[in-house]
Parts: sequence; structure tokens; C-alpha cells
Amino acid sequence: MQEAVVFQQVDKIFHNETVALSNFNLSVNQGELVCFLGPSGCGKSTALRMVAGLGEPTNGRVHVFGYSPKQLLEETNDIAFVFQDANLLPWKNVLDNVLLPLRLRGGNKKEQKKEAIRVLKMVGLGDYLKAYPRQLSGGMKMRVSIARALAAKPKLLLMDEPFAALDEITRQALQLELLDIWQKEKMTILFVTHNVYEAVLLSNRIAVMSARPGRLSSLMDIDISFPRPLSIRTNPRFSEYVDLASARLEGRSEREEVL
Ligand SMILES: Nc1ncnc2c1ncn2[C@@H]1O[C@H](COP(=O)(O)OP(=O)(O)OP(=O)(O)O)[C@@H](O)[C@H]1O
Repeated sequence: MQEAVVFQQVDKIFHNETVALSNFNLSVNQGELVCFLGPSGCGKSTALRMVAGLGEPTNGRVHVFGYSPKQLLEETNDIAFVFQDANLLPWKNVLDNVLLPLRLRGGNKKEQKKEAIRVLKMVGLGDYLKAYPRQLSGGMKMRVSIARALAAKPKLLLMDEPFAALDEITRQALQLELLDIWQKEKMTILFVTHNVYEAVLLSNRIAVMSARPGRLSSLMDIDISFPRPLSIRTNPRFSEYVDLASARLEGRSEREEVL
């Protein structure tokens, strides 16, 4: 299987001498959905931002599809980013928000519009193309943000706690939609969360990180088949993975773990 993202002995030390990552190693294969799970401040966002070309490692290397992230960002549309904040332009309607990055890039306008409408329908916003951000709920804004990322047809989607600010029902709906989209579009997804349930529901692998300075403390295969309906949460195997991930997150010893 081809590697999508590789962290090789990555250290990140900020100017104020904060050591955010120390000897961080991880290899993600194409088509995987990997969650970075770790305590607050352990360097999850720092790691993700480096993959997006927003910040360089102090030592070590990050490569994406064999290239440096900066090169990939400048020369291709292979990477898209979804943040916790939907970051929509309030004076543009839903369709235009999704179209904006495509328009900036140039190309066939008709095709771009067709693609923007396709992804907006996929995230359940087909009836809201002309609505403005102020007319949308938090969950709908996040859907627009996801649609905007998908419209670029990225090979790699980076998501930094995209559902953290949402209520539980909306969060669950979007988690399932994301899994559905991932299966349809077959891209690689890196997803940052500190929510153990979310990590187990979404991931085919979880990269558990230790408290700062962040290292990879454990890699967990989540061996539960897709599609995963919400009812999976009542499955004993799901609970076992949640217990195991929690134990690893808290740094408890293997003997105390459930699996
Ligand atoms: N630009 C910066 N300058 C200095 N320190 C920084 C900078 N960005 C992040 N840090 C520090 O690096 C550490 C890791 O931050 P990061 O945001 O990557 O953690 P995180 O795991 O994503 O946290 P959270 O789950 O709370 O969002 C933190 O101690 C943070 O204060």
C-alpha cells in the first residue's frame, strides 16, 4: 500500500522554546482514516498543520505523497483543511463560499459549479445553495466547510476537531456523513480529536499521542468493519476499543487494559 503521509523523527520546538513534538514518527497509508487522539496541548494541531505546510519541523521530515507539504500545497490541490471554525465569508451565499477557492484557482466555471452543487447535495445542503451563513445553524456551517474542502477533490483531507463546537446530535450526524463521504470519495483523512468515542467510531487506525512533548505513544487498529452505524456504540467490541484507547490515552499499563 502506498504511503500518503510520513512523519520521520519530527521535532517541533517553537521560538518560545515550547517543545510541541519530540521524535514523532508515523506513517499513514493512502485511503486510511487516522485519528490523532491525545490530551490538550500534546501537539495534535501542530502535527496536522505541518502536513498542511503551515509550519516546518525543527528536525526530521514530513512528506505527503512523497513530496514536501509546501510543494504539494503550491503545486497541487491534493490537500484540503477543515478547522473547528467553519470560516465562511458572511457576505457570500453557501454556493459562492464553496465556489470561492475553485474560482481563485481558475478553470471551467460550469464544471466548478456542477461540482460545488454535487458536494453540497452530498452533505445535505442541496436546498440551501442561496442561503447566507447567518441563516445557517452551526452544524450546517460545518457542512458547508466540509463541502468547500471536498469540492477541491483533495487526495488528503485534514480535519482539526471539526465537530468540537457542535451539539451531540449534530456531531453524531456529521460523523456518519463523514464516514459515508470517506467511503465514497476514497481519500485519506487525518482527523484530530480528544474524544475517545469519536476516534473509535471514525478511525481505521488511531494514533494515540502522549502529553507534551507529543510523541506517538500507541497505534491502534480499529478492527470493526465499515459502514459503521451509530448503533455500533452499543456493540461490546466498540466499548472494548473505547476502554483500550482511554487506557492508552491516560498512559495506564497494558495489564490494566481490557483487550
Ligand atoms: N505558534 C506557537 N508558538 C508557541 N507555542 C505554540 C504555538 N503553537 C502551539 N504552541 C504550543 O505547542 C503545544 C502544542 O499545541 P497544539 O495546538 O499542537 O496542541 P493540541 O494537541 O492540538 O491541543 P488542543 O487539543 O488543546 O487543541 C502547546 O503547548 C501550545 O501552547
